Parts: sequence; C-alpha cells; structure tokens
Amino acid sequence: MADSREISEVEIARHNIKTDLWLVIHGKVYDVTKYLEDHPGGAQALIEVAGQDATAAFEDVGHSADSREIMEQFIVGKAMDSRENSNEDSKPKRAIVIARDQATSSVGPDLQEHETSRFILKSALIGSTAFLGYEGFARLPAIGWLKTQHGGFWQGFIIASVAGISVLTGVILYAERVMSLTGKTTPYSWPAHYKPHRSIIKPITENIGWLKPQEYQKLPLFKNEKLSADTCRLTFKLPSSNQILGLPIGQHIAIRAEIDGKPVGDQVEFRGPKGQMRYRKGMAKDIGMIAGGTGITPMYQLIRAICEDDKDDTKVTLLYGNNTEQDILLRSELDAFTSAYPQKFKYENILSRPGSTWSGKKGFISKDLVKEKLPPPSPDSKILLCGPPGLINAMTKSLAELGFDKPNAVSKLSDQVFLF
Ligand SMILES: Cc1cc2nc3c(=O)[nH]c(=O)nc-3n(C[C@H](O)[C@H](O)[C@H](O)COP(=O)(O)OP(=O)(O)OC[C@H]3O[C@@H](n4cnc5c(N)ncnc54)[C@H](O)[C@@H]3O)c2cc1C
Ligand code: HEM
Repeated sequence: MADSREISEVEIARHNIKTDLWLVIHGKVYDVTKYLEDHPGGAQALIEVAGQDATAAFEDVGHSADSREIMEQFIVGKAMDSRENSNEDSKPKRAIVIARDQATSSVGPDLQEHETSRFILKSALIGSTAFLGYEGFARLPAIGWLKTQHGGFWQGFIIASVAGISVLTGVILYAERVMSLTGKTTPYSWPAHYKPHRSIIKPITENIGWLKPQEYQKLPLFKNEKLSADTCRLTFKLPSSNQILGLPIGQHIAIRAEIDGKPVGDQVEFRGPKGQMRYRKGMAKDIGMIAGGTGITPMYQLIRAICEDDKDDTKVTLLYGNNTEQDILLRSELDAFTSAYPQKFKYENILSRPGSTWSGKKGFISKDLVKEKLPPPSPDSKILLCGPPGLINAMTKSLAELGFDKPNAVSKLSDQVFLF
C-alpha cells in the first residue's frame, strides 16, 4: 500500500517546489501539491514547509478534526526513522502532555528512571520491615524494636534507624500513590523533560471558556447591528450567563454555517481559540498597528486590553485605512480611548475614497506615513498588520524597506512584524 511505504528524509526534501510539494506531519508523508490552492490557510503556508517536517507548524495553527480527515487522502507513505512511527512513541508529543492528567503510568525509556526510584524505595521498605520483623519474631515474646529497649545502645540505634527508613519510604510511596491518583504531579509522575502543560495566558476568571479548539459548537444569534454599508456586528448568546467565551486577547475564532442557497439562520458554529497572537503586558514597549477595514477587530482587542490595564504602559499607534468615513468601524470606541488614555493610544484615519468634507489623511496608507507615525524597527517595538490582501502586500513591502523583518506566512508571537 502506498501509505505504508517508508520514505527517506532525502527523498522527501526533493519534493520542495510548488508543483511537487511533500511535507511530513506526525511521521506521515503528504503530497499536498493538488491541495495548495484549496488550503484555507493559503498556499504560502505550505510552500514555506515544503520538503520538511511541518508537524510543529501544523499543530501550532490548531487544525480542526475536519482538516485531519482531509489530510488522509494525501498520504504517500511514512517518514523513515521518524520517532512517531516507532511503536514505543507513536503518539505526538502534544498528546502525551495532554494525557498527563489522565494517566501518569505511561511507557517509554524516560520512565525507567522513575521505575528504578520506585524499585529502590520499595526494596528499602520491604528490607527494613523484614529486618524489624525478624528482630521481633526471633526474640519472642517481644515484638519488633520495642523489645530492644532492653538491648545495648548500638542495637537500639541500628534498629531505630532501620525503623526510620521503613516509615520514611512508606510515607514517600504512599504520598506518591495518592498524588498520582488525584492527578497532582510528583517528582516521579512524569519524566523531567515533559514540562507540565501550562497556558501562557493567565485565566481572567476561574470559569472555563466555552470555546473548544478542535470542535465546532453551535450558538444562537442574539443581536444583528448594521455598522456600515458592508459590515454588520453579530452578537451570539453563550449557553449560560456566567460563562465566558475563553478567547485570549489577540486570538480569533473560526466560524461555520451552512449556506447552500438557503439563509444561514440563527445558529452558527464556532471553533477556537485560533491564531498565534496572545497579548501579554510587556510584549513590546511600542506597538505600531496597521489595519484596513474589518482588520481593526484584533487590534481593538489589544488596544482595549492595554488601555484598561493601569499597570500596562505600552504605547500604541494605529494607522487605520478605510474607504469612506462611514466605513470607519468602532470609531466612537477608538475616540474614547484616545481621549481617556492620550499617553498610551493615538490613531490616525486614512480614507481611500473620502467625501468632500474630510480633512484628514487621504489615499492608501503609505511608507512615508508608516515611517513618520509608527515606531522604528527595534527589539522594543512590534508592528501588527491586518486588512485586505492589497494592504498587507503593500505594507509588508514598505516595512521591509524601512528595515523591518519580513513577516512569516504563518506569524509567530515573537515576529517583529505580526500578520493576523
Ligand atoms: C483574525 C483575522 C484573520 C484574517 N485572515 C485573513 C486571511 O486569511 N486572508 C485575508 O485575505 N484576509 C484575512 N483577514 C483580513 C480581513 O479579511 C480583512 O480585514 C478584510 O479583507 C478587509 O475587508 P474590508 O472590506 O473591511 O476592507 P476594505 O474596506 O475593502 O479596505 C480597507 C482599506 O484597506 C486599504 N487598502 C485596500 N487595498 C489596498 C491596497 N492595495 N494598498 C493599500 N491599502 C489598501 C484601504 O485604505 C481601504 O480603504 C483576517 C482578518 C482577521 C481579523
Ligand atoms: C495536509 C496538510 C494540511 C491540511 C489538510 C490542512 C487543512 C486545513 C484546513 C481544513 C484549514 C481550515 C481550518 C481548520 O479546519 O482547521 C486550515 C487552516 C490553516 N492551515 Fe492548514 N492544513 C494542512 C497543513 C498545514 C500546514 C503544514 C500549515 C503551516 C505550515 C498550515 C497552516 C494553516 C493556517 C495558517 C490556517 C488558517 C488558520 C486560521 O484560520 O486561523 N496548514 N488548514
């Protein structure tokens, strides 16, 4: 069968062009040449990992169960020498980390150290108990070390030390057992290099968010407001009033609805959180934002988080491009932030089709305007981009000319220029 063929790293690396593109995900080799144009994440994302192991990039995106089904048809074989194809370690690392909470008794060579420690402790417990028992039973009628009260000093000392070891090893083994049953970590419950899976984001409440990254779930439409000629704000209702969506600042969601010629109706499916941006205070001292049209949405999340946090003194400058004045979204909210937090946030509107009364900037956002208003490239600055493809392409070029790094097709949090 084609999908059981073992393929060498050298052969995989040869298929590294647009017209012949293979990649490896979790030890399986995929030929995605015919999928390039259909890939919802864009062809460029796949071209950047052509001929390589793309497991980390694939998992970072948080692909859905649907995408995992779609990929099956592209399998051409297994990657030779891949750890994921060996029997002992056939699961992805991420799955191992998540499974930690459910089962601490995993397999694999790294757990040998743990088993050796347990074996030593158990031997010490059994050995010391046997010694004490022998001491007791061999000199009946007294039992155990109590009898030694009438023995010599050294006999008493040795037996008391052995009794101490016995109690201590018993307590350690008992504690380790109880903690592994309650799911808490113990020095033995997981090999050291499998770091505990912790979210980088501190939860804002104790509530668990409603969103699930891999699974679409339905929510009913609650409110529909028309904001401009081509933009509506749709508000959906969570199942209960004390529930939170669970969307970290800067991330987004995937939406699915059946259309098929019929109206969408009032139930839409959601999945997430998605995306690499998770804002944290101190991420950069100076943030420059370039947004076009609805591209304001992720920017607004960050602006709000920064302005409303008294301890966050990050400076934010936004260049916001729209077609007409009526197309400027969230205008009153943005104005409210500039007047309440002038030290932290300022913004400028640029209109490509301004009316005769518009006195602000006109045309497209230009390289000169970026140079004049946004922070220059530095380890303390970051540029965030979101808007229509024309704007993204033009701005990526301008930023490179101004000395910024070229953004990756799939942006990482650490990138100097981050593309939503
Ligand atoms: C989370 C998230 C993910 C997104 N992912 C994608 C994605 O995968 N692919 C994608 O294409 N978009 C993506 N977008 C961007 C989104 O699709 C855009 O914001 C949207 O296309 C803007 O449409 P609009 O009609 O609001 O903009 P418009 O109102 O049509 O345009 C806004 C403004 O952009 C400027 N502009 C337009 N064309 C140019 C140009 N050629 N040069 C300079 N400036 C120009 C002008 O100032 C214009 O007025 C994403 C947005 C978000 C929030
Ligand atoms: C055979 C391999 C792949 C298949 C079948 C596939 C399929 C998909 C599908 C169906 C989506 C839509 C969202 C979802 O359902 O998850 C998607 C989104 C995406 N994919 Fe892939 N993908 C593959 C590999 C990759 C790789 C290797 C990368 C990165 C290098 C990547 C990057 C992305 C990005 C950035 C998105 C957009 C995410 C978003 O909307 O936020 N994909 N992919």
